[in-house]
Amino acid sequence: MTLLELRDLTITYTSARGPVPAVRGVNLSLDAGQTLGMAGESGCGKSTVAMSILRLLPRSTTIGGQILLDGEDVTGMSWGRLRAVRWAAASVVFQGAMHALNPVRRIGEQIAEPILLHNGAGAASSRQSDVDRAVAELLERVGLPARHARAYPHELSGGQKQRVMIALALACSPRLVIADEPTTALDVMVQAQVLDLLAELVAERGIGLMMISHDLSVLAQTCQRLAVMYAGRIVELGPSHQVTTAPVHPYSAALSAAFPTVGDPASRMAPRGLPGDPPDPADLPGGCPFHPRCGVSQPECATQDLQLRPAGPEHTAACVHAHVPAQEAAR
Ligand SMILES: Nc1ncnc2c1ncn2[C@@H]1O[C@H](COP(=O)(O)OP(=O)(O)OP(=O)(O)O)[C@@H](O)[C@H]1O
Repeated sequence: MTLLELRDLTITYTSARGPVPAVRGVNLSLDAGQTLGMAGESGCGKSTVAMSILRLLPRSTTIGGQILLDGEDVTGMSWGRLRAVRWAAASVVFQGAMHALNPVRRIGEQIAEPILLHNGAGAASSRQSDVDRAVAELLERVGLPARHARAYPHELSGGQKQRVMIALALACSPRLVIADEPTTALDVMVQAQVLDLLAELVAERGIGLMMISHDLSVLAQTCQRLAVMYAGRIVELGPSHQVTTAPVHPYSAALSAAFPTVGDPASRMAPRGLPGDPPDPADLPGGCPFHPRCGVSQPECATQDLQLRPAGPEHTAACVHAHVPAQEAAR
């Protein structure tokens, strides 16, 4: 069942230097129990897409297209309806958990807050003992002892705080969880534990998980499908394994080549960087926005900006070279 569908999503920020078209025609869908990764360099629009789903963008931002959450268009929702949808239908695990928790409130109070907000403070299920039990169960589910409910954020490690953020995101049993760089600040061992936990929760609760990361290896490990973004567009979308090991778009290939593969001594020794920087969304080059950095660009790439087109089973890419083998395109 389709949980989330983005239809021709465009997002334009208003800034002092003029409009910033950060997202330009994104189409995506995510089913219950599925995991979708969003990859791409800094500034390509990943967080903007994620924040738009719960309308967490500045009010001056213009959103075009549709964001269907369980069939209901978020872009037209009243603020009252949005408040009901946040936490209960969809929630976000933000990057940098250590900064997101309130330092002067106990962990348990912070997890209880959305539960009380959504049950209504007067409801029977909002009795203190029931809320305390719900908080304890959530903490235990994310691998923390229930006694941590009485702790303050500074008493926990980074990994423990990120588990608290996941407990918070699950507090109202949402069907969609958006995790924006959930493991960026963690060491690799803790990172693996947090990723395993997210995967378990998807399997156990049938949650739809959208995960955003710079790190392709993290996404490949956790997500069934992968969307690679460049300059506000999806340039490749397909099964994670294929997008990371046999990418079709030269940008995905370059991104993949930039990450050393654990267990492959050759790639570990020589990860390849991608020269140049992503373009300014307010000043995109004509044609395919990747063409100035692309090792296999053709004259027509300077004038044509292609839409996604089939590149294999359930696999699409926006490139004239959709047939070029990945390794060749990355050279
Ligand atoms: N409030 C804002 N006003 C104007 N421009 C913005 C605003 N927020 C983001 N942008 C611009 O929109 C573009 C997309 O930003 P976004 O944060 O979505 O990218 P990202 O891929 O998530 O990057 P990162 O991985 O660094 O978080 C960037 O060029 C950014 O500078």
